[in-house]
Amino acid sequence: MSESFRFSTSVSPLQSPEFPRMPCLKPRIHVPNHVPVLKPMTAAHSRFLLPEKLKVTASEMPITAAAPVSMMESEGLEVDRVTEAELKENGFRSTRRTKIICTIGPRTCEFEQIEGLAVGGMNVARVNMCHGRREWHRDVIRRVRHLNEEKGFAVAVMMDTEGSEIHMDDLNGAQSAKAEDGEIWTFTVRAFDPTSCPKRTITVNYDGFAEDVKVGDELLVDGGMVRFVVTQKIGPDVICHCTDPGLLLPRANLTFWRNGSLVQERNAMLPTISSKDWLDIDFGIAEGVDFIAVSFVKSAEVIKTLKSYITARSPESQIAVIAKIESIDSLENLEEIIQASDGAMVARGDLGAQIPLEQVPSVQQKVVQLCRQLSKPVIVASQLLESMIEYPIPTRAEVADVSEAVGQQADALMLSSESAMGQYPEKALAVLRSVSLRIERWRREEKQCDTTDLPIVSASMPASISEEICNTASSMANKLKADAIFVYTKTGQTASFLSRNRPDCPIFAFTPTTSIRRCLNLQWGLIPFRLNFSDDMESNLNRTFSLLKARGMINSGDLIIVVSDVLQSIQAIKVP
Ligand SMILES: Nc1ncnc2c1ncn2[C@@H]1O[C@H](COP(=O)(O)OP(=O)(O)OP(=O)(O)O)[C@@H](O)[C@H]1O
Ligand SMILES: CC(=O)C(=O)O
Ligand SMILES: [K+]
Ligand SMILES: [Mg+2]
Repeated sequence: MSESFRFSTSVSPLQSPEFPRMPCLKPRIHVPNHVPVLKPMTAAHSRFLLPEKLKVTASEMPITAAAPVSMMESEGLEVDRVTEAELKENGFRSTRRTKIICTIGPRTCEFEQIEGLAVGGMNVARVNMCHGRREWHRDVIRRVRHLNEEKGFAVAVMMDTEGSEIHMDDLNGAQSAKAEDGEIWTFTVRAFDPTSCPKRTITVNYDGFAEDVKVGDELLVDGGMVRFVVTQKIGPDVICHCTDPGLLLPRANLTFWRNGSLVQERNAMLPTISSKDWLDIDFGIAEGVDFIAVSFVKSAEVIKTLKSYITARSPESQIAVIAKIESIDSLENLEEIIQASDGAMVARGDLGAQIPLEQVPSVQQKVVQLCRQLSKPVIVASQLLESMIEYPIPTRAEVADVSEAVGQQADALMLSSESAMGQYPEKALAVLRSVSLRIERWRREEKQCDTTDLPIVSASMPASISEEICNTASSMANKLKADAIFVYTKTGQTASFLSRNRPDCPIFAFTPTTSIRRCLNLQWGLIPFRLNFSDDMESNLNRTFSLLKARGMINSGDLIIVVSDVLQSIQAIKVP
């Protein structure tokens, strides 16, 4: 591989780079589905009407489902139609950089519902193996694939493992059960058939439960939504007194605390990947998921084992492994875990049940920064818009939380219950979209310079050179106010290095492999295209320019910085 550094402005001279072409901004149009429905407000849930600044502009509008499929497959270039429409509407600079993951659940599992989310900007669909049957997940995954093929989307699929968390039973199919203050409940490892289950009795999935807990321990359901204190142990039964009443939900997570600390007895020895998880992983590999998110990761070993397993099972697959940071043990081995993974998720739901809540924001910030340093994509997950499970608009605090994650420049934000079982999945998605766009633009306008020092992370010299070329190309794009960076990448690595720099302009990533294209859809600022390209960069560029110009996605005079992992080079080119 050539290690020379090329710099070319040969295609056409730069025209006043300090005055770049202004993207054609369309007049603001308010999206009807953003008009808040007025409902009686409770003090705890006082909502606000989206102020002008939060309202969605034409550029942020969902693309209508009837738009034509934009697959230029015959010509060898594929881009999803939402991106295409966004580029045409907004010009380059206003495309959304923060990616969005939607958990698919009963509320969003039909084809039209998944399509609604894809049209609304979902980049990744997540299925959670904690819930539902494998056939249900298989149908969802196939619907996403079908949607991509039929309608020209590039939605990736993430499978999230159940892991060995301690949780309650499924309440025999009931939606919830109410625990009142002072009531006596029994948590047991005995199993009952639905007809013979005694009143106020919950089966716990972990056999060592009754041995691990002690009289006086606090038992927290879902990190404290309901709280009990252990008053007596009788064989397999743990008798508890309810101290914080509330709703028990099916398969709710259980943690127990002693003297203000999380109790980790035998349960600390539970495997991160259970035998059920291994079967789910086989299923995920067979169904060709793009990401496997591993719940309750404690050490880097499990990630390494899973990655070797995937390679052995399916040598051709590009499945990326995401470490979910949600266990107290993971915090001690954070750097090693992230290093071993292809990305990380700040899973704030369970994390907040394992560490004091007030520590969650600093862990989030630390994980986001560490991932950036180590050049791994990072997802911020859980409760971003929790109130939108029930209400059509978010709370101010939720908007501030989303803004914080966008401001931290996380790669992706994730919807959980909001999209899985909430009443307003598409509205929640629209809020993530509009807040991301607004905060990203605000950061650019305020010139919030990113002074993060990025150390070289590659092990080999050619990869280090490639990394440094990306750092230089990004800085050059910022200084020259380029309209976009184009990257031609076979493995996706060069595109990731560019994304890591969080440049001001979007990054068009051209890659010959459909699965890599989908994986790139998780990463900040990348607009992935599938394109068969050759080693002749001039011909690649000419072809790309004419294809994109013909579709109205770029214009003559646009300034493009071009990077490729074929030729280790940077070029600055005006679109002819
Ligand atoms: N496939 C499904 N079938 C039924 N309900 C689901 C499904 N997926 C999600 N849900 C519902 O949506 C809620 C939120 O889903 P999600 O997968 O984000 O759970 P979570 O508890 O945040 O994640 P995790 O279990 O990984 O910690 C679940 O508690 C469940 O009620
Ligand atoms: C997403 C997830 O697993 C959590 O927040 O716990
Ligand atoms: K899970
Ligand atoms: Mg979790």
